[in-house]
Amino acid sequence: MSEFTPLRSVLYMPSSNERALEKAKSIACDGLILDLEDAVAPDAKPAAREAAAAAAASGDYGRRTVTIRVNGIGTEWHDADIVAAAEAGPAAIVVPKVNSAAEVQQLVAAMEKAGAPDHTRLWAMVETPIAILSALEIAQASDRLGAFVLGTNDLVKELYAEHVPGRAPLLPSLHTALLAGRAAGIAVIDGVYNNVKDSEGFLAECEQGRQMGFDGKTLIHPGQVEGANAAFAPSEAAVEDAQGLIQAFEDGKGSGVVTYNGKMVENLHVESARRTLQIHEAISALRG
Ligand SMILES: CC(C)(COP(=O)(O)OP(=O)(O)OC[C@H]1O[C@@H](n2cnc3c(N)ncnc32)[C@H](O)[C@@H]1OP(=O)(O)O)[C@@H](O)C(=O)NCCC(=O)NCCSC(=O)C[C@H](O)C(=O)O
Ligand SMILES: [Mg+2]
Repeated sequence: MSEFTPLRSVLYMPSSNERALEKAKSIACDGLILDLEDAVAPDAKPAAREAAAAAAASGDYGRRTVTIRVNGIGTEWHDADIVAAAEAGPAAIVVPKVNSAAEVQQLVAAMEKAGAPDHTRLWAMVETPIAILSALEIAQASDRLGAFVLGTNDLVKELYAEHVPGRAPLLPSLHTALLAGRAAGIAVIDGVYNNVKDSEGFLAECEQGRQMGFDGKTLIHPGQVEGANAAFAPSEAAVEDAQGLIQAFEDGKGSGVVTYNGKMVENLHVESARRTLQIHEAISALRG
């Protein structure tokens, strides 16, 4: 069995929306973020907290990686959110606007004090200029940290930038978060695409995210799941290419370098091809 957990499609949903919580049990996303932050109005937060904790503890979401996004450090809801989420024991607690290694350590201490089980990781949202500039120290701050989640709406706001096709204003931030996440060996999940009616723009952004190296994309609508699942899975051609490349290298019988389809193949290419096959097998096992 593969140890790789696909995170191609990670769907946010307001925890105050009972219909969405129910619907999510049959949506083919790899992960769910039960939101208590931006998608929930202040008056609805206590009830949403209870609903998110009950959903995460229910076991009703099958193979999906279920997480809870709490309100940020310093808000009036944060402490109670952490306690409720830790007791529910989701796959991860997602914390918005994490800005330093000290905050990661403070969050881990709070999770552990509240009795979070070992399997509950911390996912840090990187969505402010200071978080991007401190990305490596945040990524390396604790073994509990399992992922960076990009918050591209907050980043655009804080940078006084604009949402444009191709995301040129965001690329330095996206690359910095990826570099830090890869250096620390954690997952890195891309930000959301706000226009749920624009499938062409959404698919282009998924393609860009995969090419950059993201593990998957956060989503806001069930209609975005299929596209993200396809974009972040190795294509049939990529799987065939990986198999052929590994075979060609093995046929080279210990030679350090061979060619496959006219291209140079060294051990590092074999490692990438093996990773492609590992991802493909993990995704195939979901269907099986
Ligand atoms: C964006 C939406 C408000 C659109 O909602 P709606 O108009 O109701 O959509 P539809 O009518 O097309 O919905 C069809 C059915 O699908 C269900 N649905 C919709 N969205 C979700 C969802 N996210 N999860 C599960 N189910 C969903 C509807 O209930 C309909 O079901 P049915 O009636 O049975 O047919 C809405 O999609 C929405 O609220 N999306 C999530 C918004 C959210 O969570 N935002 C916060 C996270 S984004 C963010 O903050 C990122 C970061 O911090 C940053 O800075 O970038
Ligand atoms: Mg945000």
